[in-house]
Amino acid sequence: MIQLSAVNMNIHGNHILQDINLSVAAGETMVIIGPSGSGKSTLLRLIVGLLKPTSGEIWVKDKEISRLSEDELNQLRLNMGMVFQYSALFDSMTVGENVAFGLREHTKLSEEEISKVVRRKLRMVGLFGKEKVMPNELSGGMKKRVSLARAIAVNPEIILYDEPTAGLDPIMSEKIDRLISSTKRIMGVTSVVVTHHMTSAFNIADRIAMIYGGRIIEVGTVAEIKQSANPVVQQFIYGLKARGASSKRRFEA
Ligand SMILES: Nc1ncnc2c1ncn2[C@@H]1O[C@H](COP(=O)(O)OP(=O)(O)OP(=O)(O)O)[C@@H](O)[C@H]1O
Repeated sequence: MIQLSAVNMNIHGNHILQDINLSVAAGETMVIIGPSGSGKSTLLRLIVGLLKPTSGEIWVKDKEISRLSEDELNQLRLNMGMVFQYSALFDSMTVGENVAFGLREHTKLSEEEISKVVRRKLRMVGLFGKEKVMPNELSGGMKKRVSLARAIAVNPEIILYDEPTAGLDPIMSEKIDRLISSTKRIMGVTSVVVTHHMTSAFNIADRIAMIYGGRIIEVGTVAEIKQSANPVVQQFIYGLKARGASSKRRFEA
């Protein structure tokens, strides 16, 4: 569904991403982990075509996206939902209008049909009946759920999540994790999730790719990543005291 081949990204002479090779199968949830500044968001922006790679190819479905015109990219983006780090809701619109936004922009559905979809998607994310509420009346976790409802409103085949649990308490984070998993199960979507939270990564991933210094240093299932022989991976997932038997494991915290 998504394939990056020998992708390099230089910005102002800095090698932000180097020789990235990664494929995400249809229906798979690929979680991208890595320290701050390692290039995770840049990778997501390349996949949606907001950035063009310096070299290499990025295939989404059957299209190499760096060669597409803006119109063709917009067409492809109809198949992609984005859940941004800070929810990115329109503050002057109600929850219902936010969720309906893509449907009004990109489909010819009647207002009645749009209302039905909005109601259904809000029910999916546990916010049934909240259409008339304004975003500033919602908690951070609720905003993320609205953002997810908006992303899935157009029935995308691919959903990209940038730090979906950032700033949330552990209980709300777990709710969001469950939603990401149920969205995958119910809609069969292909997901790419950037996260710092190892608990989330282990909860939702089919596979995890770790980026370090602009390179992918490990890709594998949750079990494979946990058992990685790479000390950088071990240190990242288990914290600084990775080697001690009594080490405090970040994902158990
Ligand atoms: N437009 C830009 N111009 C210059 N440098 C950039 C630009 N975008 C990203 N970078 C640099 O690229 C590197 C990777 O940034 P990116 O945002 O992809 O990292 P990240 O892993 O998502 O970080 P975080 O976890 O903190 O969000 C950083 O060093 C950043 O400063």
